[in-house]
Amino acid sequence: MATEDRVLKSFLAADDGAENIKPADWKNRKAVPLPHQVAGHKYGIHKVGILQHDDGTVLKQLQPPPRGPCEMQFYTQVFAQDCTDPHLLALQQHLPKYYGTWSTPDKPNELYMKLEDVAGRFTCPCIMDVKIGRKSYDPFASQEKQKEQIRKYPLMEEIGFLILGMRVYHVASGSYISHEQFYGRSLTKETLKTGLARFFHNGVELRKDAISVSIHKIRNILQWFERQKSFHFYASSLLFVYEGSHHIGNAKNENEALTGQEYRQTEPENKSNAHISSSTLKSSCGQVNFSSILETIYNLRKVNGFGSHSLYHQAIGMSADMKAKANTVVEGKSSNSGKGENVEVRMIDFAHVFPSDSSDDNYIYGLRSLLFVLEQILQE
Ligand SMILES: Nc1ncnc2c1ncn2[C@@H]1O[C@H](COP(=O)(O)OP(=O)(O)OP(=O)(O)O)[C@@H](O)[C@H]1O
Ligand SMILES: O=P(O)(O)O[C@@H]1[C@H](O)[C@H](O)[C@@H](OP(=O)(O)O)[C@H](OP(=O)(O)O)[C@H]1O
Repeated sequence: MATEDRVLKSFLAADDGAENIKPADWKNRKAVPLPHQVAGHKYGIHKVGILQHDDGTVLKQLQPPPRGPCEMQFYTQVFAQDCTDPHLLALQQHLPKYYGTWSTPDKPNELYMKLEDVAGRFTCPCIMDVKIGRKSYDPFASQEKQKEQIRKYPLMEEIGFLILGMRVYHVASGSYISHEQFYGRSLTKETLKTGLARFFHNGVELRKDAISVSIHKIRNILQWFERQKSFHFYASSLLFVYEGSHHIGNAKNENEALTGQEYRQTEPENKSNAHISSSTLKSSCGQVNFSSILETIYNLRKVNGFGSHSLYHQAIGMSADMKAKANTVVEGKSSNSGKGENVEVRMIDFAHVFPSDSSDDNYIYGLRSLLFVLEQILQE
C-alpha cells in the first residue's frame, strides 16, 4: 500500500474505526490529511496533524494546551473583524488567512483552525518550511525540552534558522524530490548555502526569479518585525512556495506533473516519517477567550536578552551591502513579469507566540541570517 494510502487509512481508522473504507470512498470525505505537508505533526504518525478540507482550506488541529489555544488566540487576534491595531492589520498579509474554527458534529470538542492553503493556487507547488530564530524553544520550556531542541540542531544558535522540510518539483523527471527534517539538521555553516539553494533548483536551472521574490517578501516581513514590539515568536516558521511548473518544457505534461511519482533522497537518519505523494486534491470563530491565560504567562515571564554574535553582525553588514544590488533584481523581475504572484512566503506555526514590550531580536536575527544566505545564492 502506498504511503499516502497508509496515512489516509490510519487517519480514518483513528477517526471512526473505518478500517475497511476503500480508497474510492476517501474522496467523499470532508477532509483528508494534507497531501503536500512538508514538516510538522502528521496524521498517522502523531496524535494531531494537518488536514485539507474539500473546500481547499487547511485544517490545523489544536495542539494540547498551551500550544493549540495560544496559536488560535493569535490568529483570532490578528484577524479580528474589529481589529484597528495597525501592526496587526499589517501582519495579516504575511499569514495564511484565518477562517475561524472547524469541527465535525460527532466530535465538537476536537477543534481545528481553518486556514488558507498557501500552496492552494499552485499547479506544481515547491514548498519549504524554515524555522526562524536562534532559539527554537520558548522562555517557559523545561530544561529537558531546551536540551532536546538544542541537541537536534546545535547550530541554530549561530545560524538562526533551520530547514524543517521541503519538496521541489524537478521538471525533467516530472517528479518531486523531498527532504525531511534530517536534511536541514545535517547542514553546517559550510554546506548551508548549497543546502538552501537546492530548494530553488529544479534539476535544470536555479530559479533566481523565485529567490529574488522570496528575498523581497522576507524583507517586508523583516520590516514588520523592525516596527513592532508587541510579540515574540519562538519555533515559528516561514513557509515558502513557488510555482514549479514554470519552464515546464521537459515535463511530459501538466497532468503527469500533478500526479507525478515522488522520490525521496537518502537521509542521514531514516525515521518512520510519512511521505505523502503529490495529489490532485486541490481547490478552489468560534471564539474561546484565552487572553487571560496569555496575560498570566506574560506577567510571569521575563524574557532574557539575546547576546550578540559574529554571524549576526556579519549578516547585518552584508545584508545592508547587498541590499541595493538585490533590490534591483527584485524590482526588475517583479515590475514587468508579475512573477511575485508565483511565489509565497508566509509566517506559520504560532504555538509559541508571547506578548512582549521589546523587539523580537531572536526572530530578527534569523530573518537577517536567512536573507544573507539567500542574497549570497543570488549573487553567485
Ligand atoms: N496554511 C497552510 N497552507 C499550506 N500548508 C500548510 C499551512 N499550514 C501548515 N502547512 C503545512 O503543514 C506543515 C506543518 O505546519 P505547522 O508548522 O503549522 O505544524 P506543527 O505541527 O505545529 O509543526 P511543528 O511540529 O514544527 O510545531 C508545514 O510545513 C506545511 O507543509
Ligand atoms: O523536527 P522534530 O524532530 O519533529 O522536532 C519537533 C519540532 O522541533 C517541533 O517544532 C517541536 O514542537 P514545538 O515547536 O511546538 O516545540 C516538537 O516538540 P515536541 O516534541 O515537544 O512536540 C519537536 O519534537
